[in-house]
Amino acid sequence: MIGIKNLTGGYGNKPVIQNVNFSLEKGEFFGLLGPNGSGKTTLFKLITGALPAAGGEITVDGKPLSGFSKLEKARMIAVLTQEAHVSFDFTVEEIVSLGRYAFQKGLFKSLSRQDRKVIDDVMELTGVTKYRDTQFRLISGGEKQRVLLAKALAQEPKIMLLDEPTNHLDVKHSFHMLDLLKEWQREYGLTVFAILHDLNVAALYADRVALLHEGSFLKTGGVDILRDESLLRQVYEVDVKSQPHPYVPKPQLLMTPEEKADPQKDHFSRSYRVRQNEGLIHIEFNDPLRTISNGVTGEGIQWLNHFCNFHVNKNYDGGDPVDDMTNWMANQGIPPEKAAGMMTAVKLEDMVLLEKEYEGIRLLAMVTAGVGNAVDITSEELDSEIGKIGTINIMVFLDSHFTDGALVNACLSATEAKTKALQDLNIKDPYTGTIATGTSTDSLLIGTTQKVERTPYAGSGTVAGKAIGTAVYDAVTGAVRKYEKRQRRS
Ligand SMILES: Nc1ncnc2c1ncn2[C@@H]1O[C@H](COP(=O)(O)OP(=O)(O)OP(=O)(O)O)[C@@H](O)[C@H]1O
Repeated sequence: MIGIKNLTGGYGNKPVIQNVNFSLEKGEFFGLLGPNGSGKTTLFKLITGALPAAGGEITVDGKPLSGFSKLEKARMIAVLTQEAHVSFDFTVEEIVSLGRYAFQKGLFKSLSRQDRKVIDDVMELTGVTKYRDTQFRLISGGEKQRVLLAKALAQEPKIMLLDEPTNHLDVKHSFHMLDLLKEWQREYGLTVFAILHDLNVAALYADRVALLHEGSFLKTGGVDILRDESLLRQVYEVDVKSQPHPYVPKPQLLMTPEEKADPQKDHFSRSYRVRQNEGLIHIEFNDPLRTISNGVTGEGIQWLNHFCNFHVNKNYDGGDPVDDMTNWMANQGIPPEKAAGMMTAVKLEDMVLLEKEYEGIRLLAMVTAGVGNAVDITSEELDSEIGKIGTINIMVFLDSHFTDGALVNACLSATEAKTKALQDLNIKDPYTGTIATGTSTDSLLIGTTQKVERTPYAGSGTVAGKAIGTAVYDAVTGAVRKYEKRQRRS
């Protein structure tokens, strides 16, 4: 739709933008990214015509942009810039009405019924109707930005050029504006070209992005180019970590502050405290641990300090376990947002707590085990009658530094060790009569201090994996034996 060929230009003799080539396809959202001073605004001004180009060509649908009249351009392209100089005392409604200028007909141009409808609609969409009679100069920066968006939308443009559109806007209004642009993109095939400062916003909203570096495009492509951490480091000169968004298949970027060694690092065994009573095992670490878990609360990958294993009655109905557990934590003075929680009907005094060192890796393992719900996961038969006491809750804390992959590896290692323990103890699935691989409601948590050298592996071929495997095997074996002893007594 828009073709940019060898575009060159700047201020005075020195071209800031040099030989930029790209095309904007109809209906796409194109994000222009780059650090301060890379030339984004200059390129924007060359495209909008605010700055004359020293060389190159801009075409719309194959025709040179210079060949279109001012009115033709206004019916096609709307521009939202940073420099919103409004010198007169216009009201908000009058500003928005200016967007209809290109559509007004006749000698004495006046607003038609259709114009008025569009103006009302776009003011409603951008949430500025309540300021319609207020003077533009009297509203806030963010409100002005929304009014200018309304004016741009009132043009019913095919192409929207925006220079940092969410500048001045709070989180709600930023997302509202971007969602609105996305909706017009989908509904009316609007083509959007926007300078974006926030890489995460660009990753979520743009279809394609270009990274401008010293006046030239260093890379253009889908937002997946933002997964390239070394490229971003080269352009922005900061340490960036690319992470997947948890709900949208898009990358999100995290900035890492310069790391300083912690001179007062606790020895591992002095870095935690364990509190235990009939209702709760509470392990508290001085500093947050990187954790992976499937617990009732604190699930997924997190940074947490508090680790809880709550005792529940075997008839606990589990109506809203997350809510219940959050309340139990709060009642115990444990901040739920920093805590992971599991629950078990097993007597907590039968816990096995084991601190060990394996080949220089210090770890702490906590296991409570009941095997009344033992299940052989490899059998196709599914016993729906579950409800007896029987859960194996495992927590393993290590003085290690694991990547996310190593955390997954650690889960494998712990699970393999648990299953081997059940096999050696001859624990059977009562439904199938075969050796159980676990119980139906097992929980696992791995936590690492992340204060030593980073490792990407924690499987059975590694020291970390062996540390986890041997500790979990011993702790599960000990806990199941205590459980069986209690069962025999009762
Ligand atoms: N009016 C001007 N006259 C002369 N040089 C200018 C002018 N405006 C910008 N420049 C220079 O052009 C270069 C690119 O500036 P530009 O404003 O295009 O960068 P930008 O990528 O938009 O930066 P920012 O992220 O800070 O807005 C800079 O070196 C800047 O100093």
